[in-house]
Amino acid sequence: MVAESDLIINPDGSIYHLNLLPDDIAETVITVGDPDRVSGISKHFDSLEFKKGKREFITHTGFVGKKRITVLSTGIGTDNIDIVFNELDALVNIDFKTREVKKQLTSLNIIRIGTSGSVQPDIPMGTILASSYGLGMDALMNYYVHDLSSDERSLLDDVKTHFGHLKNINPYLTAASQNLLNTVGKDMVHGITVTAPGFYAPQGRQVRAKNAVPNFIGLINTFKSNQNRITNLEMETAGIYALAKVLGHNALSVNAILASRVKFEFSNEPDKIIEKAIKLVLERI
Ligand SMILES: O=P(O)(O)O[C@H]1O[C@H](CO)[C@@H](O)[C@H]1O
Ligand SMILES: O=c1cc[nH]c(=O)[nH]1
Repeated sequence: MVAESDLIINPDGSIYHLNLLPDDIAETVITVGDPDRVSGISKHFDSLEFKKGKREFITHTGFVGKKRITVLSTGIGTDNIDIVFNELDALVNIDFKTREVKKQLTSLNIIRIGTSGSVQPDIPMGTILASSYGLGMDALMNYYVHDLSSDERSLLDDVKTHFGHLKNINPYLTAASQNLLNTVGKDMVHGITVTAPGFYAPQGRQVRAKNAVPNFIGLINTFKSNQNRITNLEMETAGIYALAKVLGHNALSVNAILASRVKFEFSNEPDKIIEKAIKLVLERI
């Protein structure tokens, strides 16, 4: 039985932060960082069942044709992914009356539609990129037991060699759901997405505060392991892939590339690029 202090259920039967009831969640879930992007996706639904929200966690559930879909904002960062993924999983896999794990577990299909910056000169702004792996530079997975496949292990060994001089970072790496990568991510550019614990120095940006890691973009875009290279930077994918795997869900991250970090450019039409990613995902799920 999960303790009342560990799984917090609100007086109305909803889960603590997301404010959702078990029946509110579809088996296909789209996550976005920006709460305003939720309505940018649900406006394409054929019908909307409900809207709920608390803090940065806004949820719309509805239908595209006969397919029930939930869209949910996570806010920024893997600390929020910790909350969203544990609560999404509890909604489908814990019996809220008995507080016991259900005998029959549900695997959700979870697709992130996020924004991101490219670190490769041949991946321009406007690209829609599916993350083949999430490589976390944040600390989230230091707190969870997680296993690696032999592919993930050998790629992570190469990562640790390349980034070994960064003594305070313990990177973690998880593959996308191969099924979602080959369907929703079909024909998109694929690559390793680095998830950073910040937007500025943790992604190699410098405004006034000085960076402790010199030439961070050059360091990450020169990583190579067989056919794999690092393509882009954002702030949630690695946590999503790792916790989805730990909890038995399928995850894919689709990135609207708004910035070219090697050309020092940021898009002046971000909404157009995000809309392209949304339409592609909705056509394919
Ligand atoms: O557009 P979203 O989904 O929020 O994603 C990206 O944008 C935010 C930073 O501006 C971070 O959350 C990053 O991952
Ligand atoms: O460069 C970028 C663009 C969007 N989101 C990020 O986290 N980084």
